[in-house]
Amino acid sequence: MMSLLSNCTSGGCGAKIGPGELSKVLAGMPVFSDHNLLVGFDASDDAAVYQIAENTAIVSTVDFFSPMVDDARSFGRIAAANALSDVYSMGGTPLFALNLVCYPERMEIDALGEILLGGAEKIQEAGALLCGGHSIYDKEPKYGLAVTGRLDPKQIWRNNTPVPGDQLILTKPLGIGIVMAALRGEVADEEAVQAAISSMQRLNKYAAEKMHSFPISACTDITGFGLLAHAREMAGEAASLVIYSSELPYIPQARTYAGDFLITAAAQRNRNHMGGFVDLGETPFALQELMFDPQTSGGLFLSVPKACAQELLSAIQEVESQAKIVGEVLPPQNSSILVR
Ligand SMILES: Nc1ncnc2c1ncn2[C@@H]1O[C@H](COP(=O)(O)OP(=O)(O)OP(=O)(O)O)[C@@H](O)[C@H]1O
Ligand SMILES: [Mg+2]
Repeated sequence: MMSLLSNCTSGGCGAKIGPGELSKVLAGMPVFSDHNLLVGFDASDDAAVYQIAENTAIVSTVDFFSPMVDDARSFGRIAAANALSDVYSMGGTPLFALNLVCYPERMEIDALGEILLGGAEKIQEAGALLCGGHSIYDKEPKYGLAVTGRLDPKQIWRNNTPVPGDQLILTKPLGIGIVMAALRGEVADEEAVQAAISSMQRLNKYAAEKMHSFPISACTDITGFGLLAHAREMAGEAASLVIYSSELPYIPQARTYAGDFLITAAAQRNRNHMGGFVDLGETPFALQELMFDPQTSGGLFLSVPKACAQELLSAIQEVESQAKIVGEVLPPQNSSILVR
């Protein structure tokens, strides 16, 4: 199989335009408002939500990126799991998806078939339908989905409504970006690469299904901006979040690689963006890097009342064994995020 990685310069969610730059551009956009548009891009949430009937809203999202692994089938699965994730993180159920394909004319067309089969597997696993797409030639391969789902408008899991007193749960291990950087540098341990690939391919569906019987205050998925920037978005103006650095789940080798400065430009962009908002305390450097590390198809990060946090964690751990309670919500403090 021809190398996907040698045909692209940056892959996965680490290639996202930085949060600072994105919000500058979006601030110049006209405001689109309508009483049926329950969540638009002004909220910087995971997906748009539009109400179409008293008890029904549609949730809509799009995501695509370049390969971060060489195996075409795996890349397809990862890109689709990542795109579907934003529907789960809003509390929705995926209904149907469209393929977005950019592919170099010089590359074998069979590899594209493999990418699309990987994506189709995940769409089937999600219980959704593939119903079309769009495909163009481009210098580098890119793949993703536009996904439409449904949800109950009274049960939207917004990303910025945590309640002081809540606890915070993270459902997948951190360190994906660091392990992928080590893979590109050809120094990654095979076990770490397999852990990263299976985590990226894993649908957030299973954790989300466990969450539906609990009063979730806020939820997002951890992607290119890293845990701390997503936490900052969640904190908003009405809360501060405490992150327990010693409780974070991560791929063990990723901490070693970070200690060896195998870090990414995207993580440094995330660190610079967070400068004034986070109090890192005495947190060791490698753990800091794990919290700034861009995740591709990362886990759900959610805020839930303390009274049911342990019960929800146990339920999620039945399907995501590495899920942990990683912090708590406080009323606003000097810093938006306090790492302890
Ligand atoms: N070019 C764009 N035009 C309009 N809105 C945009 C554009 N790019 C991003 N957004 C919006 O900015 C917000 C943040 O985008 P971002 O892609 O980080 O969210 P996300 O979809 O949750 O990320 P991820 O897919 O990595 O989980 C979202 O509301 C998104 O719709
Ligand atoms: Mg998201």
